[in-house]
Amino acid sequence: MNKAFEDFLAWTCANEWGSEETQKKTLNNGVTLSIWDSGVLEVSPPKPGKKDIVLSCAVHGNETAPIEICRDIINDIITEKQTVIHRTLFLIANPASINKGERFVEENMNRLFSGAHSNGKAHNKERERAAKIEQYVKRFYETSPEGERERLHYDLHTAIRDSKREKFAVYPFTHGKPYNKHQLQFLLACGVDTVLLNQAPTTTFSYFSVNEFNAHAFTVELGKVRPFGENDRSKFAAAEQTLRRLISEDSLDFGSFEPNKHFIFKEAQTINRMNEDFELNFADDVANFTSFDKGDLLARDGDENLYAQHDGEHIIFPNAKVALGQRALLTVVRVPTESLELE
Ligand SMILES: O=C(O)CCC(=O)N[C@@H](CCC(=O)O)C(=O)O
Ligand SMILES: [Zn+2]
Repeated sequence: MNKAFEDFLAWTCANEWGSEETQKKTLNNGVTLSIWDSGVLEVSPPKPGKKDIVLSCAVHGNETAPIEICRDIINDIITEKQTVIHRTLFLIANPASINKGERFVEENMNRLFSGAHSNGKAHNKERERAAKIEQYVKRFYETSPEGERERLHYDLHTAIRDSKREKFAVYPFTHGKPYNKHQLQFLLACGVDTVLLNQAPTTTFSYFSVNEFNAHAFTVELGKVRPFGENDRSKFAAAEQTLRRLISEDSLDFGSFEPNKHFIFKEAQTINRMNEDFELNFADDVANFTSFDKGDLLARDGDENLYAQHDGEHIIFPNAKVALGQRALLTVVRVPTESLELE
């Protein structure tokens, strides 16, 4: 068997910044596999269902649980153990950062979408790769069969810190469009009962798919960063199983929507690091979703003190070492699920 189809992840990592060798193969079950680049695999069933699904991992190379999940699903597709009835695009976004075992090589790829890769004078391989990935997503969504389609994108990550809520998703800014009940139920079936609602555009991959392709797209955080082989896969079994069902079943029925099963948080503050002397006012081992009260000092940025603005303001993704101008801390407050406009 061809190397790329023998072990797609290994071949991808051996061609870490891309490969111009496009490859195609039709399996005995009629499913066609097309490799557009390293890490970019389109799976096309002979009579595709109505969903166009993007599953991405390794936007950050050290977030290995999602890479293991995608690797195993891809291998099972190639060996025909996993059926696929909807067009699916797998993206292993930043293989060079996997090889390095780090979040990124030169620049955080998840700040480079929606054209941010071309802002300013900087040039690097992550920028080039982000630009190519945008084009692959565009090509995938825009070459779908005629008729009403549902576009989906789950961008799988893990968090740097421990979290009081182990699995959670970021719902990118919808520009006022209602939130989707079925998507909240899908996330819940993945074991993700906690969802953070962004209140403004970002340059993340999931927002790109929401904003440019009207997809239901999410950043999904599946636990904590660990090296390959050290993930407790039983903790992500529901996510893996539900993703497998998504690509192989016509539609998923989760029964009636139960608001009390979903824990929804709304963005309160996004604190960007603007100065070299930036520090968080809590220890490195303080977990995501730790709650602060109004007036508590959260961070110092140069001469400015930044405080919690609400009681019950929870900290997410604290990272004092981000590049200047980037998000060093997100804070969120709980909102009742019933308060959301849902479709
Ligand atoms: O744990 C952390 O600090 C970061 C984990 C991670 O990579 N999260 C994503 C979230 C993207 C989003 O806000 O939709 C990121 O920071 O890129
Ligand atoms: Zn990540």
